[in-house]
Amino acid sequence: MASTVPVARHGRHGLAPQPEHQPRPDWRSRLQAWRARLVARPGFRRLAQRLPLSSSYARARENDLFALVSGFVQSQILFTSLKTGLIDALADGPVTMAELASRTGFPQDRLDRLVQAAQSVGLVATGQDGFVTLGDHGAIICSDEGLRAMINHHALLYRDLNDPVALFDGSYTDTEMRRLWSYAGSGRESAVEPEDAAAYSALMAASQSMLSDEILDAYDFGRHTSLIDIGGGEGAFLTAVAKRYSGLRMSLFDLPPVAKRARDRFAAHPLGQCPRCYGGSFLDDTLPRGHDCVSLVRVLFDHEDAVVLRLLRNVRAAMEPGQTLVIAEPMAGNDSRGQRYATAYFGVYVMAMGSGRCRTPDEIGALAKQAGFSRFDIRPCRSPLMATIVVVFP
Ligand SMILES: C[S@@+](CC[C@H](N)C(=O)[O-])C[C@H]1O[C@@H](n2cnc3c(N)ncnc32)[C@H](O)[C@@H]1O
Repeated sequence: MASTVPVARHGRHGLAPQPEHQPRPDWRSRLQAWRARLVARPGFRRLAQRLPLSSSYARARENDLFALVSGFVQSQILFTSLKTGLIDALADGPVTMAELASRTGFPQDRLDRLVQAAQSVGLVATGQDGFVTLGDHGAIICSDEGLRAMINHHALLYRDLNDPVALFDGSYTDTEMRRLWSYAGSGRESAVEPEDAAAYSALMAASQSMLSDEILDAYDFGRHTSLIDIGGGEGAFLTAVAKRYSGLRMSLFDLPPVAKRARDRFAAHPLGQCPRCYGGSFLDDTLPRGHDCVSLVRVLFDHEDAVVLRLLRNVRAAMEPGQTLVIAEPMAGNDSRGQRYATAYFGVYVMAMGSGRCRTPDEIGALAKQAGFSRFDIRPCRSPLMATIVVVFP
């Protein structure tokens, strides 16, 4: 029988099939559409800006919108302030503009512009005395190695976002992020060479400084006797765990070149008990058994659902009832500003890697149940931007 499915033009992507029976929006969507029509009216916005009860809310939304429109400029001010050494030059206290000019190599008039821009986003502050100091944002960036490493490596992501539509519609796939994350994408993990592992593992280890406290404050690993960190990188998370729980026996599993880096790290900086480091693929190899806690930190979001299911089934096969799997990574959601930032940033980040998805805690729990686990709990961290925890039980 010939199809009578109606078709509609879909932007630059041409014709797209429409469902035979058009679904109807529910009352929430209709209410949101009504709100959108109201907000779109300049007269309504003017009124909201003038009424005492709504004026501060209206102003905040206006600023939010401008931050969205101009966010890319702010990020580039940040990048330049770090790259040129402006932030580092202020690490030890107030500095004159003349000294900054000699430290950054910028001519005075261009330095004036950079300092003005950096001040506008809270990186630096200029005093009445003409000295420049770190602002609050600048002070945090100056002292946090992980944050600095992340900002510096954004140069790759900026280039991948040069044609954002091509990145979103999937026509641009040969990305710089895909080259950095050499295991990302089905079946590429066996091709990871030591130099590839070094590039991404160093970044991961540096950025643990932002994450491990969040996880350790939200989940008590002290209730366990032994922990294996699967996809544990070069061991930065286990190092943080060992500082809090010196009696916990620990092991790490990662691709062979990464496990070797972990072994070298633990040899150079010994912990109370030296973790055992296993090299292999968490998809294909049998995972070590006998740990009452297994962790997956920033691992699942790198992979498509089918790969995550394979991994979780493999983890489940190595676990017994009574043991616990702790999954921690930035997760998607709409409940807080932090969750929304995490959704946008990590969603686009893994898209540029060419593999993975930023999932909600419930999506992760559902995948775990599909992989044979019996139930899961969600434990929020202080900053959802860094991580949310899903605790899973066999
Ligand atoms: C995003 S990094 C996270 C590292 C660490 N958990 C952290 O949070 O710093 C993902 C890790 O998974 C590892 N990995 C990826 N595919 C793997 C595989 N098939 N088998 C074992 N490890 C793998 C990578 O080598 C990498 O160390």
